[in-house]
Amino acid sequence: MSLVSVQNVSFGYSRDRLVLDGVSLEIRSGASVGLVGESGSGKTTLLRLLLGLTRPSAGEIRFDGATLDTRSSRYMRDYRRQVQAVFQDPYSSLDPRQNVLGIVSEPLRSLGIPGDRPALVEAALVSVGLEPDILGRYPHEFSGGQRQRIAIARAIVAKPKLLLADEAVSALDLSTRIRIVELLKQLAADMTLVFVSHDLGVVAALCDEMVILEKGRIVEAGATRKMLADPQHPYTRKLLGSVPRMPA
Ligand SMILES: Nc1ncnc2c1ncn2[C@@H]1O[C@H](COP(=O)(O)OP(=O)(O)OP(=O)(O)O)[C@@H](O)[C@H]1O
Repeated sequence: MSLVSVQNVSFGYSRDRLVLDGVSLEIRSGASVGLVGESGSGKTTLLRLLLGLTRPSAGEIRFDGATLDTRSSRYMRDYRRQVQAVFQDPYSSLDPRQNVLGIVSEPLRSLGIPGDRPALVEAALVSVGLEPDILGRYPHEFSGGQRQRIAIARAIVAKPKLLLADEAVSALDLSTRIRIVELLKQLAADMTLVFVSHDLGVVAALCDEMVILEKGRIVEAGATRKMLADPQHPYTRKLLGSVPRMPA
């Protein structure tokens, strides 16, 4: 069954230009889906719609069988528990004035989730490969990769069903990028992942399915393996042609 159903969604920041044009997409529960396209193709905009930060100009997004109702604060509170995000820049995404406990427990506080917060935060830190004894430390004491792990811990602490990652490894150096991709792959075994990237190589390593966006339209979607072996659309072939050959 689909966890997310994007049905004929269009969106424009201004009236005269659509940034997303008739996008339809089904995301199965448990899938890891890579959303790929060149800069400006509308990937982040689609993610903002999936997060409920913006409303479609036309069409509908359904989550777990119900319409994503951004107008209802009660609905959105529950939605935020189920859908969390990780962004590109691990330096600007963490509040420098808060320690790790404050940062990672933020969703638990803002969503009013009961329980032993330090214990839940420690469990989240362990699941992203960090030591549980860093609760009192501050972001400036960590490397970029460690900060991204802290951001991922914050995203998973409330046990969401869907994790949205927007260029979440692009700002990291190569070896750190590989380790964070491995971590996301591990986490994707227990949740649904939508991973936005312009980097087909990373998407191929991480995602079983790919969706290719060109100028706000989906030009091709399907199993990663199949699309890498036999891309149907010229734009997919162009994107594939611009990355170094990947081992089979
Ligand atoms: N807040 C905004 N106001 C007006 N136009 C915007 C806004 N945000 C994005 N756009 C425009 O919408 C289009 C799609 O942008 P979007 O950020 O969704 O693309 P993207 O595929 O994520 O690109 P990138 O890989 O560079 O992040 C672009 O033409 C962009 O200039």
